Parts: sequence; C-alpha cells; structure tokens
Amino acid sequence: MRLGGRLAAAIEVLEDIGRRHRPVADALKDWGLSHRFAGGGDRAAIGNIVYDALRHKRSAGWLLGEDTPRAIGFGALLLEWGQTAQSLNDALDGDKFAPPLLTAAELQAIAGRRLADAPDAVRADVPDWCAPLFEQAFGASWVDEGAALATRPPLDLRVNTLQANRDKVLAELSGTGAKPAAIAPHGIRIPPIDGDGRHPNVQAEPAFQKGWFEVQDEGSQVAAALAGAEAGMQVLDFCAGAGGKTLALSAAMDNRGQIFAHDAEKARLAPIFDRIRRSENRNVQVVTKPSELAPLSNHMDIVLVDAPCTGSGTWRRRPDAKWRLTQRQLDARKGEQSAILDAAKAYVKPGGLLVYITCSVFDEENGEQIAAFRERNSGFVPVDHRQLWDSRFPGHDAAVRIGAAGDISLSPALSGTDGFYFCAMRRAN
Ligand SMILES: C[S@@+](CC[C@H](N)C(=O)[O-])C[C@H]1O[C@@H](n2cnc3c(N)ncnc32)[C@H](O)[C@@H]1O
Repeated sequence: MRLGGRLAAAIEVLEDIGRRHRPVADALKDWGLSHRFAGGGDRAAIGNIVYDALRHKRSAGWLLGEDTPRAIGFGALLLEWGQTAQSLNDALDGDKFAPPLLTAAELQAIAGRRLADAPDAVRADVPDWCAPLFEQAFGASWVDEGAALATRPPLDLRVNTLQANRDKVLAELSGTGAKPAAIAPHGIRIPPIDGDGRHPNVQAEPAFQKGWFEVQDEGSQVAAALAGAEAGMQVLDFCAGAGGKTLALSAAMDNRGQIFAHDAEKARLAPIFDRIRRSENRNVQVVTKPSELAPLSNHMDIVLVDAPCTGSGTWRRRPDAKWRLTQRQLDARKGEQSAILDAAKAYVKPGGLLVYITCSVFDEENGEQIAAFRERNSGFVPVDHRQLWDSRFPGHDAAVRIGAAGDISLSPALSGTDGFYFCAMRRAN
C-alpha cells in the first residue's frame, strides 16, 4: 500500500472508533481481519497514523479547522510525519486508494494557521475540562507537559537482575536501537519510532522468553525502586494487577523475603503466573481472596498501593483514553483510591511504609489524595523524599519534581517517562 491507501485506512479506523466508541486496538485488529491483503508494514503504518491522530486530536484538527477523522488523519501526517500540505497532495495524487486530495478550503486553513497561535488546551492536546487539572499540576509548564503527553512514547524494558544484567541484554538487542535508560539503573530504552516504523517485537526475542527482561516504562521502574524493597522484607503489593511492580520488587529483594501479590480482580492477576515463572521470581505468593490477607495485618514492612487511576500519565501509550475520560470517572477513581488507602494501611507494621503510586498527573488523585489520607490518619508521615530521591538516583535532580509536602512526580516533559506519582509514608509506632 502507498501512503494514500494507508491514510484512507487510518481514516476508516478513526471513523469506526468515533462511531462505535471502540478501543483503538480492537478497531485496528478488526480492520486487519477484514483486509487480509495488508502486510505487517501496512498495518504498522496505519496504526501509527491512527495513534498519532488520537494523540494530536486537537492540534491536528485545529490545523484543518475541524476535528473529523479525515482532518485529524491528515493533521497527524502534518504534525508527526514531516509532511507538508503540498507533499501530501503530491503523494496522494493519482493514487486511486487515497482519500480525496486536500481541498482549496483545507489548504487555505493549513496555510493560515500556526499552532503557536492556537488556544492553550489545543497546543496541550487535552480536553478543555482537563486544562485546569494540568495547570494545577504543572503551573507554567502545563502546556508543554500536555504536549509531551501527545508525543510518541519510547519502548522501555527492565532488566531482570535475577537472571541477567544490562550489558548482556543490550548485547542481545543490538541492532534495535536499545540504549541504557537515563534514570533507572536496570532500564533499557528503545527510542520512539519515526514515521511508518515500528518497534521491534521484543517479546519474540529468546532473551524475553528466558526471562531476562520485562517491558516496563522507566517511570514505573523508578517508582518501584523508590519503594525500597530489600532482601528479607515482607511486602504486600495490594493492587498488583499483572504484576509489573511485583516483579521489579522481587528482583530488588533478590528473591529473599516474601511478596504477597493481591488484586481485587482475579482476572487482572492472571498474567502474573506466567511472568513469575519466566522471570524465576521465587518469593511471590499470589493472594486472590481478601480473607487470606487477614494474617498479614500489622506485619508488612512495605504495603504498596499502585492505585487504580485515570491513567492520565500514560496518554502517550493510550491516547484514546484521553478523550474518553470524564469528570465522573475521575471522581469514581478518587473514591476508590481513598477506600483502598484506608484498607491497605491496616497491613503496615509499626515503623513500616505505606507507599502510594499512581500513573496519573492530576493532583486530585495524587497530592490531594495523600493530604486527605493524612487528615484521617495522622499516624502516617511522609518520609524525606528529597533524601530518598538523592539516595536512589543521585545526579538526576532535573528529572523530577519533589513536592514541599513530601512526594515525587515524574512526567514526560521533565523526566522523559510516563507520568507517575509516588509518596511513601511511614507508620508511627
Ligand atoms: C494501576 S493498576 C496496577 C498495576 C500493577 N501494579 C502493575 O505494576 O502492573 C491498579 C489495579 O488496582 C486494582 N484494584 C482496583 N480496586 C482495588 C481494590 N479495592 N483492592 C485491590 N485492588 C484493586 C485493579 O484491578 C488494577 O489491577
């Protein structure tokens, strides 16, 4: 397929997503099933246009003066693919599978608009109702942070130190563009792809099958490392999900001590069993029944709450979620977060740590949530996060925001990671 056919297909998928409110991955998969002639390269390129259009929905639409699937499809190619209106029309001209060429009105809109003149929320590529939340979180740099959340993400890996080291994995992945990550000591980064490229399928690598590494955003690796799990500790991962943090904690503990991996949803935990086997984590016990948590009360050195959240810090990877999110959902997540914190605190031993993590950038889910918890629980006091950061990641001050009240935030523009929030509170005796 040439660019025109790929763009037409991407517009079709974007229409499907809009019409049927479908997750982007499902819409792309369906398109692939009903167009079996399309090769892997075509599918990757179509997926890239769709994801770029969703990441840049507002800015791409603004360039063409409307936010139709056609406008954001063309706009994505202008913003992310280095195309100009002229080069696009030249590439599409005479291609019978291409969408109609840019019209005179569209060409005029593109020629007359500069993104720098667009309203702030358009440049930040966020819904209007989220703009105040971004401003609250980032102050003067909120537009830059929003825009950074609209860029293509890198592919980050965490080396499993139980089985390998970074040099060994980098050698296995030579030729993929893999490099040591900037902050996480066991992290590897494959930079964002350009144009119609695609990231290597690292999960097909023998090194992955042997458990030498996991796919994990660098921000998630940093948050897990900040929790400070050490060999011999008793740790409860209260919202373990598929186990991303559990596995990182287990490696940090060198398989010694015990991690209890719990989640309210059994189905979410399901992938953890395979991952534990592959990574040779031997100190993880999966706890599905809440009643099995009772003996852990007051006994845990660390209780990790990787809370359900809006996921606003991960919009680079899940851009459709950005446009689906509602105030009502944000309020629902906030209610869950405070209930989970109140339930999880019971397992922390005196002197132990309650660690709260989200992959959201919204203060309402982060600092405000912790402030409200502390109002209800004066016996939990944030540790010195400046000291914690310096001890774990010396020399990386510029990559983090450390709040006055005691917490740590990572974000794409500042840290080059997904957005993450971290707060560790020590339980008084
Ligand atoms: C951010 S995800 C966890 C991601 C996981 N820790 C990782 O690193 O891959 C949040 C998880 O919280 C779980 N959850 C939601 N409500 C819960 C509750 N009341 N108790 C325990 N887990 C809950 C969800 O099922 C979801 O898997």
